[in-house]
Amino acid sequence: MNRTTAEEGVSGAGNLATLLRYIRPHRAMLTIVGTLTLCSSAASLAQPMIIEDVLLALGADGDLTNPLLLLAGLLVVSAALTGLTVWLTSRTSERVVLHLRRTLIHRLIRLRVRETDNTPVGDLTTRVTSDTTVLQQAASAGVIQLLDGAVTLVAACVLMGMLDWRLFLVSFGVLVVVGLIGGIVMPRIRRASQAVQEQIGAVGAVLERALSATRTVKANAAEPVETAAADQAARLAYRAGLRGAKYDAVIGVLTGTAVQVSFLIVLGVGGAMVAAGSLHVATLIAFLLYLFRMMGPVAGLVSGVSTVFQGFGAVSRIEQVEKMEIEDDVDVRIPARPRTAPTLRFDNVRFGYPDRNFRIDGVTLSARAGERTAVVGPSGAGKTTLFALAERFYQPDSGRILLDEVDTATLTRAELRRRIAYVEQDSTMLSGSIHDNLTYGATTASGDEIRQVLAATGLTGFVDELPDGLATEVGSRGAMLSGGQRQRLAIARALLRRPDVLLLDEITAQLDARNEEALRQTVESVAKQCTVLLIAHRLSTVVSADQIVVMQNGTVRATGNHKQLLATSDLYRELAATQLLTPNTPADAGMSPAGPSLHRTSSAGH
Ligand SMILES: Nc1ncnc2c1ncn2[C@@H]1O[C@H](COP(=O)(O)OP(=O)(O)OP(=O)(O)O)[C@@H](O)[C@H]1O
Repeated sequence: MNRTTAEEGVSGAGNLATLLRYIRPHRAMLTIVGTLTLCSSAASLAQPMIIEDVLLALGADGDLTNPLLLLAGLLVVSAALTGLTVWLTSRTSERVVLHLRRTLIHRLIRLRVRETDNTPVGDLTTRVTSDTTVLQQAASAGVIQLLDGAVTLVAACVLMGMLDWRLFLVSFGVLVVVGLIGGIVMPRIRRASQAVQEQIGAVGAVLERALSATRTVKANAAEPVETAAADQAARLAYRAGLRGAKYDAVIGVLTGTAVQVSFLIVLGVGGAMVAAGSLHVATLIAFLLYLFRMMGPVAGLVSGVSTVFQGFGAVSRIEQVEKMEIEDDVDVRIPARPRTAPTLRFDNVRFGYPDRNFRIDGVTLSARAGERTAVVGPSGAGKTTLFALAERFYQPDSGRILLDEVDTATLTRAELRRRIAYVEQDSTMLSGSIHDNLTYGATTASGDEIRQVLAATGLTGFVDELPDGLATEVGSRGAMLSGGQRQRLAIARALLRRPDVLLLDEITAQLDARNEEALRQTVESVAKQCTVLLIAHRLSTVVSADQIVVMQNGTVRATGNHKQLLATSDLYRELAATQLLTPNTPADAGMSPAGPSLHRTSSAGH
């Protein structure tokens, strides 16, 4: 189970404080709603008093016109005020949820990489969709019922006390019983609701996993496994939902019964008092009407509290997102500046992933200005981690990463990532057109610039042949492209941003010999304008690099050019030799452009 779902939800009081925090910006409107509710309740509660007048007037043969007109007026006013209150409360709750959704969206898109490493994306998504919907229920229906119920109840109590305090004391016992039951059941409703939301999150996580890897699922005939996992979560959500419904039903029945019992007791006690002459029958009828009228608000109050407690379950999950760390410096506007080719230097950098033994252990290396530096090493050596640190996806535990001797920790991420472009190992395309993908990070790129990068990455022919050219859709995650096309588009996208430093993680992995050679030449020419660091997979790329850094187990084992390393580094020699460099093949001349792979089958790995 992931960290956040495993966390025990915070207390109801904490949830209430959070809910109030969400609502606080709308307090002016809520005050208006509260006042209207008060007026509507007053208009409704005054009716039994008028009815008492009507009854007294009937008994005394008095004039009925005024009380009847007043009664009709109160009915109309109370109905109109109720309608207005419902509309205003719903509008306010929509606004609360809109604000909350926007805040969550803003945060989720800026979450730190290590947060998304740990939490299933599908689960995070449901916090914006499903959890906020539950919260909306709590902030609209729940709050209306709560407000309405509480105001009506208090007012009814006051009026009943004014009518006859003895009968009121009898009825008050009922409220105490209802309160006690509520105190026991409500936290259970909150826990059940949170469990429902967590399981819905789990369904989202399973579906996200399965749908983002449909081909893997199908190729491994894993449909039953994925279906079973989602089914299981759906069943658990169902069971938790039933648990919540059971508590809801229990409290509903008990509340209704308690009010009815008190009705009967008041009828009996009041009847005896009327018989004894200590109570007028009209007062008893008015009192019973209040009691009868109280049933609705009490039921509403209980159901409102229950809805709000269900909302607390969602509040807990939304709060978890609020506590996750985000990158808060990615929205800074970066002024345009001329492109430079800086030196990128790692100075004694140390870093470890949480709960992993692997460590980047004091890496010092310098990718010199305007040169191509290749990083090689066995699988798991830490090459990609080094790039992730340069992009500040993770923060080094110690040491510095410098751009022309400026510590990158002093730059905002916005500036850092504008200057350092990164092409991932498994280049991701986003659904949309080729043009959308190309201009993703460079929306102002001109047609000429686009044509240039397409030519540089050998994509001109491919794009020209497409019926819709640049407007062609690439499909979900670029599914309608080949692996090599995806990779070249990712490089073109990076080039369009005109970076100072270009990080390329195994970019030739999926290319054929001809395309690899073309791309190598492109990188060579790009390196004249910017500093290129590439994780190399093919020996042909490594051989021509200005500098080669050999990594193993999170440390730099050797640095030099191909010839130097062949002469000085056992590990490099081993890497090269195990990558099809036969003893008869000259190390620096015998590689085919499609060349051998430097690390995939290395025995030098862990
Ligand atoms: N996000 C992560 N969280 C925890 N551990 C990670 C994470 N990413 C990588 N690792 C671990 O860090 C180590 C180094 O991984 P890294 O991807 O940097 O190696 P690499 O040299 O690029 O390997 P390859 O050539 O196979 O891509 C590995 O043991 C890996 O399991």
